[in-house]
Amino acid sequence: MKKKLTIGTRGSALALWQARYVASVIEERDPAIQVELKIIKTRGDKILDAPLALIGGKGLFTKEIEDALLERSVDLAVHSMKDVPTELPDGLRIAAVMEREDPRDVFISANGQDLEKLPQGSRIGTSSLRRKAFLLNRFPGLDIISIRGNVDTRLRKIETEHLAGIILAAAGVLRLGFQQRITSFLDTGFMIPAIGQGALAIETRMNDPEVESVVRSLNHADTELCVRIERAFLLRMGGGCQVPMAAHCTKKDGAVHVNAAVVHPDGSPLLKETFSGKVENGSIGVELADTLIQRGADAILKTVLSDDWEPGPAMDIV
Ligand SMILES: NCc1[nH]cc(CCC(=O)O)c1CC(=O)O
Repeated sequence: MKKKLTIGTRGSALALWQARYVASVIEERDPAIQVELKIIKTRGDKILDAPLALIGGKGLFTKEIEDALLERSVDLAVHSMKDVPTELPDGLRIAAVMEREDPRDVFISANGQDLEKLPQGSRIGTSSLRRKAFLLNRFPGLDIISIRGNVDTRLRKIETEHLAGIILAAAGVLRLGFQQRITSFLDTGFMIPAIGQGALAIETRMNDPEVESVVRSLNHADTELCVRIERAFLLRMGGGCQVPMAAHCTKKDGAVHVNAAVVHPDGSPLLKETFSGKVENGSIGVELADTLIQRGADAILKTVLSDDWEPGPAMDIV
């Protein structure tokens, strides 16, 4: 009899790809283990059309799967790290972070036009406040349209919503095999990726040594450190607020390089900090957040939260 492990996952094409990938790596490393998937609907899956800001709440794509972990109906959960709140329920932990896929965002154009050459007023679809703010900072004339849905739904919306193009995470597009649709990869100095973008989180119960020993071998140390720095930044900035922010870390030759920014949702002002050096924990993320707050990030936050500012269609922050 093989030992059985059950992965809890959402049912979207991307979530299933990610869960099957983790299952295959586990089974490949230990043929005595058989991995099954259990599909769990989250609140984020049930309300696919409403703006996320109206649905609200932390753990929109993770809560029900975490409940299943705590009830022991699954042994591990696979999430897009980007969707995992900074604070986890008691009794659960991120046991492993897998090697990051390309963390960049991509532009997918309706007819192959360059993002740089789009006429004023061109309609670009994204439901991410971060993508909207960085786009408007560089291309103030664009008309940003809020679109939601899974990757394939959003690709379809280019035609149905008469868009000049959309912005998506490269990771989702590449994993689902849509690379031929990509017009360009956006430079991470201009479009700083979302915290955790492209990385997979494997969540387990605390004090579950059997599962932990299997899962821990999937951890990628450099990605884990980078994600720790990015999430320390997010936590310090106040994770759930409706202010576009971004942090992206890379590690090379023993040193990390971090880009972090807070942007007004209308594109300006944009406050950015960078760091390069050797670090062993996430505290540089906290320091970058503190520097941005000192430089006025909290003023951006206040404008956005004041009654005078009209947010327009509600957006996701990621
Ligand atoms: N919020 C949805 C979501 N969560 C993770 C990804 C992409 C994969 C990843 O970043 O790991 C996406 C789609 C997107 O932003 O285009």
